[in-house]
Amino acid sequence: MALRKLMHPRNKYKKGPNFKQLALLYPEFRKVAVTDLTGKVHIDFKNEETLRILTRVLLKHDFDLTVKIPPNKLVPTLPLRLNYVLWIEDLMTHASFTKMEDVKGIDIGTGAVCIYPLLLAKMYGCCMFGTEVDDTSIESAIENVKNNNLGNLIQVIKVDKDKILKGTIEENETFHFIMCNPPFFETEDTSDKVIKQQPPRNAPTGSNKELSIEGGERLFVTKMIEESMQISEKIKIYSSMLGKKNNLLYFVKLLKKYNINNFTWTEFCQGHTKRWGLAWSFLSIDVCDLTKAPVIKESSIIDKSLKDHPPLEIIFPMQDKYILIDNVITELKKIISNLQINIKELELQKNTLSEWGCQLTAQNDTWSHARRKRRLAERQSKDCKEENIGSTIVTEQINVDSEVNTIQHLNVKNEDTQFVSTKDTETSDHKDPLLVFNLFLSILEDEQDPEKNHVKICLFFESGSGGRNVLETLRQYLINKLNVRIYFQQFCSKTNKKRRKKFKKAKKDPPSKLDIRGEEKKLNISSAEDSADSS
Ligand SMILES: C[S@@+](CC[C@H](N)C(=O)[O-])C[C@H]1O[C@@H](n2cnc3c(N)ncnc32)[C@H](O)[C@@H]1O
Repeated sequence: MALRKLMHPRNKYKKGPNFKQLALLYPEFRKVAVTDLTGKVHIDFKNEETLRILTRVLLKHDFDLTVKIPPNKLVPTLPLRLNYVLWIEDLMTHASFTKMEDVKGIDIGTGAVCIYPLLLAKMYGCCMFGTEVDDTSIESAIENVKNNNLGNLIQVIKVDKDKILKGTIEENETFHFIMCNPPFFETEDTSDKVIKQQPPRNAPTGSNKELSIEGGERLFVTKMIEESMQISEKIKIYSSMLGKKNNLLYFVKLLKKYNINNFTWTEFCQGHTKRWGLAWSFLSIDVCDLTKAPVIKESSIIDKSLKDHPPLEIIFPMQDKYILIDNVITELKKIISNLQINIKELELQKNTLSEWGCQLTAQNDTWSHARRKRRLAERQSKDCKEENIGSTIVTEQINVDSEVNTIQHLNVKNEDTQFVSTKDTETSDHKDPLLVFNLFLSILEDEQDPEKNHVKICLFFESGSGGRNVLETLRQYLINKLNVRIYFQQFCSKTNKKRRKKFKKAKKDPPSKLDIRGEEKKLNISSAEDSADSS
């Protein structure tokens, strides 16, 4: 799922770079850009050299920074780096220690590009220290600082690999913040993991040495927290990026265990990847209350519903009559109003993925057995008409289009109105409505090919006497009315095929007890990391 919309509001890559413009302006980018028949410019994200050129060109174009990214070194993806930098700016503004140009910060593990110090110095004029353990990275980082004439603002320091903060800060020095993109992976299983955990659409970049460390990010950040307790207020705000959601939960617990309660966290969303940012402080909350600091992505109504119960989904391609999202909204509104379901449009927060959302309240089940009800009503209507020719005329007004069994018997001759109670209509005797649910509409973007974009409708059960099953029947009805059953069936057969394959395999090689425990563990981890990207 494209997470671009959830990027920091000031992130200039929220809209995506203009490849056409870059190809026109930069010959080195032109070499790796491909123009398709429609004139659209694409690049191959799976090619490491292309990613290197893209980052270099964007740094030049958008920040006037000239950098060298040595081969085999991590190519920093700018949308993510910018999300973190903008969050640091938010924290600094929230704490209002001083103006941004007077802010002093440290970047732990600055890497060969020295990306964070370069951005912070260039964008705000911050004074930055970048620490690093790897000699070749230090050499390259120093060169990048020099080539951009930022030596007056940035210092690259070699540190001991066993220490993170200790020894970095002089006795009488203080800093406003610390940031860090720690090595994520454990040393033993890097080769495999580094490859597997890269974003599936992007080429893997960076060496094992840069990306892995004994104990992985969990041990690295634990050390950072423990060392921070020793120097406490010398640094006003400590922060680190995290690559796994379950590590975020782990560190929140650890901070609480150490009685560090002044902390905050955010999500960094970009492209197809998610990361997390954690910040903590030893300052009293009167001086700086991080718990009230701005975050890029707040827990929205969707998050809450997702946590409570997974939604029921309808997914179909954005094509033909659904090529525009507005057409989907119009069609949905038409169906809903014909079902006599009360609709209240929701004002969505800016940082949600949804294009449109509404809360719906159904008093009665007006959709089940709709065809049967319509035929019955038609038959009744015909019979009545035949029986009543020349005498009392009973007309049945049938809302055929809506397939709603609302039969109003109007006695035209007599003033007496006959109401025929319709057996099939489940008129609710309850005070409570039958069903209250939220509907959210979003686009699943295909970054490479917009023609492969899909519409996703999520239905979240809220309340109602009919329970969750009634929402499932309504979903089926919507699938039929939207005429997208074919995609739904395709989707189901794919998942069933996978399930059957898994089942066959399980039957063939029954797992040992050990395997089962391993699988359980794996499942727990993946559910905790549910939205963690695989990179
Ligand atoms: C994931 S890379 C991040 C590089 C860069 N900051 C970025 O975001 O692109 C982690 C870096 O931390 C460095 N590193 C590992 N242990 C360190 C330590 N104890 N102190 C400082 N840097 C360390 C590695 O050499 C590597 O360059």
